[in-house]
Amino acid sequence: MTAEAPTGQSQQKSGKIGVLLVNLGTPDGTDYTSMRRYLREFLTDKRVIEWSPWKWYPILFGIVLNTRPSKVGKAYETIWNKEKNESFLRTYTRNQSDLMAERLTDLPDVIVDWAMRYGKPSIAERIQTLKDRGCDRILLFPLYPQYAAATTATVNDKAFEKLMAMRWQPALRTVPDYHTDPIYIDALANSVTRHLATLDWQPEKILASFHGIPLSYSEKGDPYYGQCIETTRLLREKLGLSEDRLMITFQSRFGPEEWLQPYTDKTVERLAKEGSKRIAVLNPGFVSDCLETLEEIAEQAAESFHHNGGEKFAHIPCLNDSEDGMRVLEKVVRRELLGWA
Ligand SMILES: C=CC1=C(C)c2cc3[nH]c(cc4nc(cc5[nH]c(cc1n2)c(C)c5CCC(=O)O)C(CCC(=O)O)=C4C)c(C)c3C=C
Ligand SMILES: [Fe+2]
Ligand SMILES: [Fe+2]
Repeated sequence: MTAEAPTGQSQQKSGKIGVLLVNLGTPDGTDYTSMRRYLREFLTDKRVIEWSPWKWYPILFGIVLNTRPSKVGKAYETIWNKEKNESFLRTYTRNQSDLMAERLTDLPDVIVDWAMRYGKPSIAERIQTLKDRGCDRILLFPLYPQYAAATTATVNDKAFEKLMAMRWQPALRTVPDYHTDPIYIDALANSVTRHLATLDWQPEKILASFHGIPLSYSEKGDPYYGQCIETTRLLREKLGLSEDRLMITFQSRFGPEEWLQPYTDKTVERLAKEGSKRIAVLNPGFVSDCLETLEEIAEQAAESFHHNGGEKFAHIPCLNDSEDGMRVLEKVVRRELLGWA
C-alpha cells in the first residue's frame, strides 16, 4: 500500500505558467483618503525615496501627506476615466492583460494577469491567485522599457517579498528592460509618424520626455539615464531626425534635489520664449498614459507652452493597448518564456 501525500500536497494543481504584468500603481479614487493611502504606500518605498527614514518621515508625515493628497487628487480628477471610475493607467493595464491572454491562446498552459506595485490589485495577491490556479512558474513583467531601481527593482523586490512568505514557492523569472529592442523602437517611431500625420501642422521640435530620477541615483549606478539616451538615439535614427529636432528631456521632479536634466517643464518654457511656435511631446518611458503624461504633459506643459508664446502643442499618446504596443509586449513575453512554454 502506498502512503498518501499529506493534505495540501496532493490537492495542489500545477503545470501552469503565470505571466504577471505589473505597472506602477493607482489610487482607488481621487478623494483625500484614497490619495493619501496611495501616496503613503508609494512614498514610504525606500527604492523611491532613498533618504533615511529619520530624515524623510517627519517631512512625509508632517507635510507631504497632509498637503499633496488634495493637490494630486485634483490633478487626477482632470484625467479620471469616468466611464470606468478608475485611472487610465488601471484601464490600460487591465486591457493589456486581457489582450495578452488573447494573443497567447496557442500556449494553453499560460495564464495572464496584472497587478500594481502600489494600490490594488497587489503583487502579493495576484501571485497567490496564480499559484492557486496551478502556476508553478511565474514570469514577472515590470512594465518599464528602461530599468530604474525606483520602478523595476521595487516590483521585483515586492514579488520576492511575497515568495519569502510562501512554503511552496513558484519559480519566478523577471523580465529585463527592453530599451533598445527594435520592435519597441519601431512602435515608437510609428506612433510619432502616425500622430503627426493627423495634424494640419508639423512640429519644429519633438521632445522625448522621460520620467526623471534624482541625479544622485544615477551617480550611485542606476543605468536609467544611459538607457533613456540610448532609446532616444535609436528613435532619432529610425525617424531620421537630428539631435536638435528630437530632444530628450526629463519630467516629474519631486523634492528639492537635482534631478536628471534637461527638465521638460523648463525646456518647454524656454522653447516658447525663444520663439518656437509648434512642438510635440512623446513619453517613450511610459507603457501607458497616466497622470504624468495626460496631466503633466498634455495639460500642464501645453498650457505653459501657450502661456509663453507657443502656438501649437501636441501630445503623442503612449503605446497603451494599441496593436503596436501589444506587439511589443507580446514579443518580450514570448522571448522571456522561452524554455518554459
Ligand atoms: C522621488 C520620487 C519619485 C521617483 C524617483 C520616481 C520615479 C519614477 N516614476 C515613474 C513613473 C510614474 N510615476 C508616477 C507618479 C508619481 N511619481 C512620484 C515620485 C517619483 N517617481 C510621485 C510622488 C507620483 C504621484 C503623483 C504625484 O504625487 O506627483 C506615475 C503615475 C501614476 C498614476 O497613477 O498615473 C508613473 C507612471 C518612473 C518611470 C520613474 C523612474 C524612472
Ligand atoms: Fe514617478
Ligand atoms: Fe507629476
